[in-house]
Amino acid sequence: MLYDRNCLEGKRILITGGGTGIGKGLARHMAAHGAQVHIWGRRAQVLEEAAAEINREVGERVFWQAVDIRNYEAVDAAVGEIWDNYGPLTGLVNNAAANFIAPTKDLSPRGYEAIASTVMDGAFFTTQCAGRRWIEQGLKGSVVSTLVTWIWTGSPYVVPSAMAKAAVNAMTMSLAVEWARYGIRLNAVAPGPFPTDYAWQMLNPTADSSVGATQADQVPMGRFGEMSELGNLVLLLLSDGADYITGETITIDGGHHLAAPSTFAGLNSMSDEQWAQAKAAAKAASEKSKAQRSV
Ligand SMILES: CCCCC/C=C/C(=O)SCCNC(=O)CCNC(=O)[C@H](O)C(C)(C)COP(=O)(O)OP(=O)(O)OC[C@H]1O[C@@H](n2cnc3c(N)ncnc32)[C@H](O)[C@@H]1OP(=O)(O)O
Ligand SMILES: NC(=O)C1=CN([C@@H]2O[C@H](COP(=O)(O)OP(=O)(O)OC[C@H]3O[C@@H](n4cnc5c(N)ncnc54)[C@H](OP(=O)(O)O)[C@@H]3O)[C@@H](O)[C@H]2O)C=CC1
Repeated sequence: MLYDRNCLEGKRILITGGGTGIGKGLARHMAAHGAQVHIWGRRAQVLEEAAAEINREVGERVFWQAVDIRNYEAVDAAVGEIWDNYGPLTGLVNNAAANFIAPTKDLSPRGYEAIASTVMDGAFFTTQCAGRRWIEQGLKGSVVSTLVTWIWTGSPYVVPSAMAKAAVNAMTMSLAVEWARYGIRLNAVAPGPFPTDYAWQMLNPTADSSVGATQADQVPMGRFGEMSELGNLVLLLLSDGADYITGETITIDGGHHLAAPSTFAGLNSMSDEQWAQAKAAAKAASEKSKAQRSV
């Protein structure tokens, strides 16, 4: 362990999208360093199992709520429940996201909305609901958002995601200044590829759609990122050790975006038929996950 195992003792951290992938990895990392962790997602069973798995390792430190972050009233009520039943949050990780690859000319308004509202509205609603309480009660707080290197480069075929993540980057810089006087810090991380099941089903659904953005051999360091590496960065930003850092987005990608292959530009060669196959494969994965949703 790089950091002291109790360095987050006394911290209470909400991680949206904490039942799977990176969010679950972050929940495990923060709980293993002494924090109480609250995880959100739309599938009760997935959340319950993730919390139970981590709690078997660290003791009763992880709690869950089924919340759709696109629903402001649900977000406000769920943040209120944490405050009332456990105590004030000290940190928030805006990590939940939706995404899939698609030619932009073919995206339906609902497809655009599904991605943009989850990434942008969800992060704003959750940040505002925690931030308002911190300000009213004179408490410090730390917000860390999980962005992506497309905020620097853009990326074809994932345009709503690149746009919405850039908006959350703007929120990070803006509120860092507006809320600094309350002791509230906002920072973000911009990871390169850290393969997770759901993300790879959405971004890499067929062999034909496997391009630079999701390939380890395109990373100058020659490998994917490891969860503990991302965990250590997020831990630092959530901790009191980063008290003078605010408004920053830190890239963690082994040099990926500087070498250029971090986007989906390689999909320019996909035919209409290959796109239809990719869409069918991604939608089948979505439908399987949607059948498990509780909210
Ligand atoms: C350098 C490496 C970087 C990697 C960066 C990674 C970034 C990420 O963010 S990966 C995160 C991936 N994880 C997820 O997406 C998890 C959440 N996903 C979901 O909830 C679903 O998969 C969702 C994205 C499809 C959204 O679900 P929901 O809100 O329930 O939306 P609908 O199923 O009702 O669909 C809305 C709309 O979108 C159209 N659509 C869905 N999938 C596709 C697709 N693969 N291709 C084209 N269009 C799609 C769907 O047809 C609906 O539109 P209408 O048909 O017009 O109703
Ligand atoms: N994996 C990677 O290489 C990279 C990932 N990222 C970012 O990291 C974050 C995590 O991605 P990753 O772990 O890979 O992917 P996952 O799909 O595993 O994580 C997304 C999570 O968001 C939750 N979620 C989606 N929509 C909602 C909603 N409306 N309300 C509440 N929760 C929701 C999902 O749970 P449920 O479906 O149950 O609601 C899921 O747990 C994302 O922000 C992604 O953009 C950035 C760069 C690279």
